[in-house]
Amino acid sequence: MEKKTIQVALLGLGTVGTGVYKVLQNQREEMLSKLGAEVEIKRILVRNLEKAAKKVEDDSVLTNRWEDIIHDDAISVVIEVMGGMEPARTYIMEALAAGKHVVTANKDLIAVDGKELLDMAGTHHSDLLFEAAVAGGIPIIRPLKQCLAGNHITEVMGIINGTTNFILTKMTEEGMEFEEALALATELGYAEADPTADIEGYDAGRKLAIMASIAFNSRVTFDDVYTEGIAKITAKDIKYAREMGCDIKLLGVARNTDTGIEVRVHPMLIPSAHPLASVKDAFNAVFVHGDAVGDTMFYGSGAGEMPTASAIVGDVFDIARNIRYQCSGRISCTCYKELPIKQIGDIRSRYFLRMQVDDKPGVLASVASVLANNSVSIAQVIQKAKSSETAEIVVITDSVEERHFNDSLAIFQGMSVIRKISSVIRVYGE
Ligand SMILES: NC(=O)C1=CN([C@@H]2O[C@H](COP(=O)(O)OP(=O)(O)OC[C@H]3O[C@@H](n4cnc5c(N)ncnc54)[C@H](OP(=O)(O)O)[C@@H]3O)[C@@H](O)[C@H]2O)C=CC1
Ligand SMILES: N[C@@H](CC=O)C(=O)O
Ligand code: NA
Repeated sequence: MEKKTIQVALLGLGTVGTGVYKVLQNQREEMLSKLGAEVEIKRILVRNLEKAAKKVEDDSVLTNRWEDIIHDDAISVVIEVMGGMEPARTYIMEALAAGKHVVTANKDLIAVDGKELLDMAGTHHSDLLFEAAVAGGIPIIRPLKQCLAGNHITEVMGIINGTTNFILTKMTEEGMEFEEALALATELGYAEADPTADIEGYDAGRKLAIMASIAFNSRVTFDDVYTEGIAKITAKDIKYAREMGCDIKLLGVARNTDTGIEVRVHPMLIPSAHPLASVKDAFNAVFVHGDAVGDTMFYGSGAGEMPTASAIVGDVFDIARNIRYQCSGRISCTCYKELPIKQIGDIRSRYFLRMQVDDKPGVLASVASVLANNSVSIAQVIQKAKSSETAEIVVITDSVEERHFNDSLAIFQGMSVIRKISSVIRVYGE
């Protein structure tokens, strides 16, 4: 077989960059048979040459100058694993404009500027692939864009942040404190450079925006996604959820409805028997419902060095094949609709509401009356711990539009018999 070498540049040599370097090394022997070409890392862009030299066999590939990559015509693929908006955005735009192909794991960027980047790729017949940007090693972008293209997809839902799932698992199963579990997730390479993005649901929101855009063929950006993180979830909430046969998970939910697209990330009580409840640690799972295929579920490692590198190298190999068969740029932006996005207040949910109230006659009745006056129907009320003066009550509501539920909360906040609203968590199901 004629030997063709495809030279690539790696931008960043952190957790994912190091993984990509290792996976390409592990694949070295088989590449030619697999692809009809060999993929060779010609350059690696780093900030600190000395630190990076310890991670590579031959430090002559290292550079701290972008010019060494963008002006090198022999480099046909740029793999961006630095993260952040800039200079990643500029480098990707320049690489695409120069006719290079790009692979990125950068959900921050794709969730905001995906259209501009894909348009640039389209103009230059280049490939811009980002399988690693959503759910790490789990194949989900390619299935949505290609394998499921014969469907009208109505729902994409799942656990799409490894760090928060890891933290919730450790809190639930090992009684670990939030801070300790976060430190462990960071040490294992799951968390973002700034873990606020994980904890507050922004990382999952970015991934959901990317998936919804592809699934519903209509651009959804990060700003469109309602996000709520796990910082307020307490050990007590988890304990009560368990007593009710539920687990608490951070879920991303995207639905294409007759009245618009719903896109939201928030903690949710789900029955422990639900398949998503068995998704533990840094694993992710994504449900997709299409009119032809029905239900599908994608499960695997959503974060970490090697799983994420697996997705990136898959993209690089795809590009290598396209180069070899001269068919680059086949699949670019697939957003050909402009669907409206629903406001969170118009979305229906069930709720778990935990409050500290005065322990005296009539309080429960007044709580029930506020809810009823705001069209919130009660599914279950449980009186929990009781001290000399206060009682803790937990209310589970039926499904109601969020704005009606929020109207009730506003009234509760002004009622002297309600000492504190401790938790509000959405509950799975209609
Ligand atoms: N970790 C994971 O599990 C996953 C990460 N991702 C995404 O992959 C990307 C990389 O993440 P990760 O590897 O974890 O992050 P790291 O922080 O571990 O690595 C980023 C690397 O890029 C380098 N870098 C940053 N800016 C520049 C620059 N201007 N020039 C040269 N090098 C630069 C950093 O250098 P320095 O060491 O000097 O700071 C660091 O080595 C992010 O977009 C992230 O969201 C996606 C899926 C999973
Ligand atoms: N920080 C992310 C990493 C992958 O995207 C996560 O925890 O899932
Ligand atoms: Na993926």
